[in-house]
Amino acid sequence: MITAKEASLRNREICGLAPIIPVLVVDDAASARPLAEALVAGGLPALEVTLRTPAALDAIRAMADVPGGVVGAGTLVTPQDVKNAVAAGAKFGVSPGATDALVAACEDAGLPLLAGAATATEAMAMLEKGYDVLKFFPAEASGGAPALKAIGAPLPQIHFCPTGGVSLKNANDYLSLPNVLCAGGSWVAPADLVRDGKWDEIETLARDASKLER
Ligand SMILES: O=C(O)C(=O)C[C@H](O)[C@H](O)COP(=O)(O)O
Repeated sequence: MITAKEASLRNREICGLAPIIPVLVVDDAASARPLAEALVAGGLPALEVTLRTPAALDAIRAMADVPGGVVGAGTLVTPQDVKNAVAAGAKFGVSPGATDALVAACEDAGLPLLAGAATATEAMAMLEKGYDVLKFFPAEASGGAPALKAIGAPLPQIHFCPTGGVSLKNANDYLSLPNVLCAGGSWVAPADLVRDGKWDEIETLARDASKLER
């Protein structure tokens, strides 16, 4: 079990680890460990493995004991996803949205949930449940940093990890907002570099991202 309050505190800690949480789509579980090692070495310890590929759960298993890393599962949609993620060793969960069933499943399983919200009403619904750290998704398509800034005016008590269309170019627009703790993005682990095992290049991308100010 984990309460909403405990989950929010844990999310705050995870979002505090680095300015960027890499959002990872892993096609081959064999690449998971060196990928995680490169990102952690580059200064990005919190990693989100999306449950969008058949290899995702094995990837989480392979990453779970990388020293210094904190591995979570993304794209949580169903209670079964939550069970699978916890069994694989995920330490936090991320979802594009939030449903009552998903929130309850994460609380029952003791998994801190970084739930997605794109509107004031969605954010307020999660706040009513006790969650004051949320993912802003899809960030760019939902109006980007200006939209998140506008949501923060009446709801400054809710903090966000914007994800979806965030890049090295626009990350600062988000990270400079008072209601942003960190951002999520896939650009630090491009599919071609992962496929070709270019771990040094991924470490460099991670290091650049880790130096973003917030
Ligand atoms: O499936 C999830 O749970 C997600 O977290 C979705 C991701 O946030 C975005 O797909 C990342 O977007 P890009 O950085 O623009 O590639």
